[in-house]
Amino acid sequence: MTVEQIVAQVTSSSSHPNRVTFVQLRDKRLSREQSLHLGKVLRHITAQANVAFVVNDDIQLAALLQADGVHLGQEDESVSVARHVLGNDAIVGVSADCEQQIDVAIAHGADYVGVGPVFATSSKADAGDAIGEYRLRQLVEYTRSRIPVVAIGGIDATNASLCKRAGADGVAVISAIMRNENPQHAAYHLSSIMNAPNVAPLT
Ligand SMILES: Cc1ncc(COP(=O)(O)OP(=O)(O)O)c(N)n1
Ligand SMILES: Cc1nc(C(=O)O)sc1CCOP(=O)(O)O
Ligand SMILES: [Mg+2]
Repeated sequence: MTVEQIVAQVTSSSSHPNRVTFVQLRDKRLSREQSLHLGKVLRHITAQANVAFVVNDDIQLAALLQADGVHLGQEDESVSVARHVLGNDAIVGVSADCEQQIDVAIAHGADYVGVGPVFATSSKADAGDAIGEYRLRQLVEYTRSRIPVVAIGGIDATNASLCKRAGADGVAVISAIMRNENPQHAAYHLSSIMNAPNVAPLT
């Protein structure tokens, strides 16, 4: 299955309570031309499905694609540049792996923080050591609902509930969906775990 087919599947059926709510374009192997081509297709699919579409790292590409926003790491451009280029309504996410980075992201007007890697991942070589669900819980508690916390890194159907119990507002996944033989089922399963009511908090 192609990336385009997977994204079409996991965003389809607007009435489904457990479809994905966010798609991020992130493929560091692609040339700019390839990213632009894929991005145009994903922008079209997500717009039809009314699902948020953000671009990783590249603010100019996000602008070109009329994406809903951009995700910025600590080594990427700043939130203020993103706001300048994309406007105040754009979704701007920032990676943060400690309290200070969370405070800075909030002070600079980030819309959410991506926190990880929660578990070991093979999708990002420079992700660093897994922080685990208890450190995730600490960072969620530190954030105190000022902005949503999205957990990332090594998350799949076997451990997503730990992220939910740690208080994460959402999970971002690559391999659990993109490498699953049934991506739509994988996405629905993960979403159903995150949408489950009354889950006991981690103690
Ligand atoms: C939701 C989300 N959280 C974190 C990241 C990682 O961003 P970054 O630290 O810039 O690393 P790269 O993805 O650029 O390798 C993310 N992309 N999305
Ligand atoms: C893109 C990314 N960022 C991370 C971080 O910790 O900031 S971990 C990661 C890779 C997530 O892929 P998978 O779901 O396959 O583990
Ligand atoms: Mg980045």
